[in-house]
Amino acid sequence: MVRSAIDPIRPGASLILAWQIKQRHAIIIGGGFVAAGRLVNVLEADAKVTVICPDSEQDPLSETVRQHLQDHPDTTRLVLRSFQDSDLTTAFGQHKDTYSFSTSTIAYNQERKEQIVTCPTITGESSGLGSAEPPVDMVLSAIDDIPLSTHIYHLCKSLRIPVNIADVPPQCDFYFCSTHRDQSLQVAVSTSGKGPKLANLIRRHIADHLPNRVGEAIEKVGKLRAQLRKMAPGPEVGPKRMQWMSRVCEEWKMEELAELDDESTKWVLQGFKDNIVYSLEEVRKKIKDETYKNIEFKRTDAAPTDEKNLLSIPSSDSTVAAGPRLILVGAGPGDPELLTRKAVRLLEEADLVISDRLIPSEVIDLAKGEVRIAPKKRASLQIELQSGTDQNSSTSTASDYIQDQLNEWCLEGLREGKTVVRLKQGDPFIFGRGAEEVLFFRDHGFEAEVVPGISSALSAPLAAGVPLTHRGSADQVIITTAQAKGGVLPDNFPTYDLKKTVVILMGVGKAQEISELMQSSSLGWPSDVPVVIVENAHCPNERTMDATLGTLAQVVKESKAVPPSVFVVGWAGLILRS
Ligand SMILES: C[C@@]1(CC(=O)O)C2=NC(=C\c3[nH]c(c(CCC(=O)O)c3CC(=O)O)Cc3[nH]c(c(CC(=O)O)c3CCC(=O)O)/C=C3\N/C(=C\2)[C@@H](CCC(=O)O)[C@]3(C)CC(=O)O)/[C@H]1CCC(=O)O
Ligand SMILES: NC(=O)c1ccc[n+]([C@@H]2O[C@H](COP(=O)([O-])OP(=O)(O)OC[C@H]3O[C@@H](n4cnc5c(N)ncnc54)[C@H](O)[C@@H]3O)[C@@H](O)[C@H]2O)c1
Repeated sequence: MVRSAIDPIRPGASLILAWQIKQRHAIIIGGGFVAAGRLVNVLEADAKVTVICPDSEQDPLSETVRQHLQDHPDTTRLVLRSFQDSDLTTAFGQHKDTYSFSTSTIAYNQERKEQIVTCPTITGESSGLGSAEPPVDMVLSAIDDIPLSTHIYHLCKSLRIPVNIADVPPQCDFYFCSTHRDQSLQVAVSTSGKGPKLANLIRRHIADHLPNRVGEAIEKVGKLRAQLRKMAPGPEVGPKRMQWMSRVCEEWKMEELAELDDESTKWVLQGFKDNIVYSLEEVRKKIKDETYKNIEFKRTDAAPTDEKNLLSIPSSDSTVAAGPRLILVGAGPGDPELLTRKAVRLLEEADLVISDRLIPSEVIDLAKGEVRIAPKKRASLQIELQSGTDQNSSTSTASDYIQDQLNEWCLEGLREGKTVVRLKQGDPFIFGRGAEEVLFFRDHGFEAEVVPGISSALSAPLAAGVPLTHRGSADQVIITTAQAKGGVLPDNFPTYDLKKTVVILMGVGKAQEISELMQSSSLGWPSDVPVVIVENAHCPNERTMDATLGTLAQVVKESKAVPPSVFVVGWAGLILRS
């Protein structure tokens, strides 16, 4: 007979398995150093545990064992006496109050009196071997008494309970491995008893060479697999499911898998439906496309998107090219001297300047061509104004209407071949809806250029003498709007940190809400943290008011603060102003 080439059997190994001892009962005999290690092992595997060991002056119960038991009163119990044979035929957890690690036991123990927590002996059908649910699933002996260890070993053999007698390999049904753990990942190293210390060193070596974030990657893959099984549960798709899952694991890097969140998982799973494994890059693109698909652009008429309207203008301009050309220009906080030189030049050279309403005339006056200024919010639109005229609020139908009008004007100019400057307060890309505009015009065949401006988020605090950062006492700045999509406070408002400075834009109408939210237990800001209110920063009518988180709403009310105002929250407010 012709034998095919198969791998030869190499005897002499241990059978390494991952024992599912969750909710099952392990008995640990002994309460010393080794017992403490065993206890950690079985508790991490979610077992129920009984520790049996006396506690005496000469031989006290290990403090580590005591603490672990105390921390797990529902899954552990302590029997404070020497081992008895009947301990291997007793039930666990049926009368939780009696057997859990109770305070009275500890009190007794502290007086060094022998306390026996009695256990009911299971008799008849349910005792030991032969019962439907054996009361003891594993015995770990960690005592310094060799004859007793041997006795325990034989007892376990007769009851067919798997047993490990520490230090006596011939009396072990299983050995412990040296293990590395990272969430659900466990790496077990065995030398089959030949060199425990070497097992330890090898395990460390392996742990040091594992890919980054491997534990997280495994958690994410676990979730992905569960969702996949839900999506395609049938056994008939089993092979396709497994093949696809294997490919995902092979094609995605460990760090990429670790990055998976609900949104990207959704798109990875879409790959299963499409019979493909999308890369992380493809998934990101799909998320992006989906996000921008949902941004509504109201077109007032059919926009020409034919070839001749598609521009290819270098983004860094040394000379103004002939139009059509659209430049989003940041106008800074309002002071004409805080404009960039590029902004000034573009204002002078543009055929058409389209400006936000709040930009002061000193800036707009620099324009030499035609100027159109955003229309006022009209009462006839039945606009629900939030709190004055905060710019860029995403809720009000008014700002959408104005935005549409401004966009339409830009398109008009572009179609006439003009160089159009769209002048925006502050910086176009910091709460300026600049990216939305770039996408809008891209959709209409025009690629906008963008020129930065000084955002009031950065300049208003400076105007009020608040350094946003200061070595040693302010090392982080968070800029947030108070008007997230839907006109509400963002759901990720910053948590308290002594060295964090928070700049809040568009907050005037929400002073009370901001103050309450920041002081709530989930964010944890103390009520006496300084808040500096800067109104019309860098404009002739600039005003600065001092408050604390506790008094913010009151100060805003009493000083009749109006938009545009910036709140600067944090201890940095005290550095130069006190
Ligand atoms: C993995 C680990 C798990 C754990 O016990 O928690 C474990 N021993 C560890 C450490 C360790 N143990 C010892 C030393 C001193 C240095 C040395 O001897 O090397 C060190 C090193 C240290 O402490 O750093 C002494 C020792 N161990 C055994 C004997 C008896 C004998 O060999 O006859 C003697 C006395 C020898 C003597 O008297 O000379 C026997 C066993 N020890 C085992 C496991 C099983 C085989 C595992 C395997 O080889 O794969 C086995 C057979 C039974 C069992 O216990 O399950 C743990 C690593 C934890 C970690 O990774 O941090
Ligand atoms: N496998 C290993 O890696 C390894 C490493 C070190 C030690 N050991 C061996 O493991 C055993 C325990 O080591 P240790 O350092 O924990 O010792 P230890 O002296 O700290 O602990 C022994 C514990 O056993 C308890 N005990 C003694 N007689 C008992 C009885 N009749 N019933 C219940 N409990 C009893 C004692 O109260 C004590 O809590 C020793 O035999 C030691 O040589 C094994």
